[in-house]
Amino acid sequence: MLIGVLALQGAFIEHQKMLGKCGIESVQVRKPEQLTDIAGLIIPGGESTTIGKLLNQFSLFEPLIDKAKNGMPIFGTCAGLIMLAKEIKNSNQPRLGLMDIVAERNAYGRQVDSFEADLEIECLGSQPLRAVFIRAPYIEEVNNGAEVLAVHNKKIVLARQGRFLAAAFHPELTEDTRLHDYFLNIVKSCC
Ligand SMILES: NC(=O)CC[C@H](N)C(=O)O
Repeated sequence: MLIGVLALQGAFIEHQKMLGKCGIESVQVRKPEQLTDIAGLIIPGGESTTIGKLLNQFSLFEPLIDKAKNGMPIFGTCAGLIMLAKEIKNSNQPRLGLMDIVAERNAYGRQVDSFEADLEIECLGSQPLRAVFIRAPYIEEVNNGAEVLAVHNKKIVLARQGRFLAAAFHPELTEDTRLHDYFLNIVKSCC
């Protein structure tokens, strides 16, 4: 099973390392034809307006949406969450719009307001997950088929809609592979 990591900007190397720890082969995705061979895709954190611009420049926008609509699972972290959202508060920036969630960018303030927190995530077991939030968004609202998987200080920070998973934090920056494994199980169930 080959997993793609969108490698236009942001923390893609760290996701690849994490996938390696999970025993999974990965490829950096920069070209539409690279979407053919992958079973799932991770969209890393970074800067969502930049990622949106680069998706256009690299002619990846439409092929990616097509592939996702045809069944490819996607895991978006931080800026990747914003890319997955149908609605982004106070912004008309380009997005994939695959999840019925409303994202609020930079919701915790500026870069200096980055923080770590222990999250209770039922689907990962009883041990809390250490989460790193860097200029993070949160999910203001989930609609229709989207479900909330984790909340921090009353704000939604992890959500799933079928094969799409969105985290407001950076799961690739700790040693804990459980959330990547959770995504890989979604991919396996779609293969
Ligand atoms: N760490 C991140 O991915 C930050 C996201 C960034 N603040 C944005 O709005 O796109």
